[in-house]
Amino acid sequence: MSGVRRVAGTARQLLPDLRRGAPAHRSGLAPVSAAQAQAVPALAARDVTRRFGDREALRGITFQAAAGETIAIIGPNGAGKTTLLSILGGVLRPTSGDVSRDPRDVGWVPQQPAVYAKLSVAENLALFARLERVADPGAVVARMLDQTGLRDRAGDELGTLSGGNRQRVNIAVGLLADPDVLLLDEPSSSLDPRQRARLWEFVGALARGGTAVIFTTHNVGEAERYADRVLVLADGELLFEGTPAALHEAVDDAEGRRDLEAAFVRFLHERGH
Ligand SMILES: Nc1ncnc2c1ncn2[C@@H]1O[C@H](COP(=O)(O)OP(=O)(O)OP(=O)(O)O)[C@@H](O)[C@H]1O
Repeated sequence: MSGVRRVAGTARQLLPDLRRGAPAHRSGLAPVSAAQAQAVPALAARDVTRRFGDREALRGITFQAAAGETIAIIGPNGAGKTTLLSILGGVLRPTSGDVSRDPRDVGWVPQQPAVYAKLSVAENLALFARLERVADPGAVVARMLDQTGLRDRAGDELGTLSGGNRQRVNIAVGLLADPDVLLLDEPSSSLDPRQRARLWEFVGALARGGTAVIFTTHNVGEAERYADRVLVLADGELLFEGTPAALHEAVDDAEGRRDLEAAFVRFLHERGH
């Protein structure tokens, strides 16, 4: 699904029409009480479908993410994971259904981001801060360098950084507008185990700070370790939503109860995938 991925890094800036729309939960309603605010999800997808010609890439996807929650979307190749993330991030329009958040409140870290290898870390952040039209780009870049631990690499060309540090810059770009929700498309796929551990440490700290994090992965073990809940997508359908422990329980198989990858494969097999 490289088409979406290729444009994804810049598409949030190129789709002002999508970004102007008022989020559903803010549209002219009276202010909510503290108790009601607790109940308002950080993001809700309602009956989202997406067609590409005759192909139904997503069928009636409904789920919610709470503030501070980490959700992993897992599923076979072509299941619709990137399509769903692109819709949540406002990069792609759904054919029907809706997403509760304005894309301006949602940070998007595509698998192939549009950062520039020949620019320095700080120059990349400053460029995207201006594209995001943040109020004080200089202050935001300084905050992101501190938050990502990249201050001492600020002047280095991006192309000279390790994969792990490049991924930090990608995430920093997604966080420039201080979003309540962060979307990460296969964030660890090109990282070695040590860099993966650092990435998840960083993401964990964001979630503890209240950011809702939704990521896709083919690494089921990672979903088990780092996600509060997993969504299993296959052929555009949401087949399962629950904790990793509940996915173990969902299969009637001893190996599946020990190993989440085995449970996942068994689960898909039992449902004809
Ligand atoms: N721009 C497009 N035009 C036509 N078909 C598309 C387009 N984007 C996605 N699709 C199709 O939609 C379906 C879902 O694709 P998507 O990339 O979202 O799956 P995925 O779960 O992210 O896959 P992978 O794990 O391989 O990255 C696939 O059948 C794909 O071929």
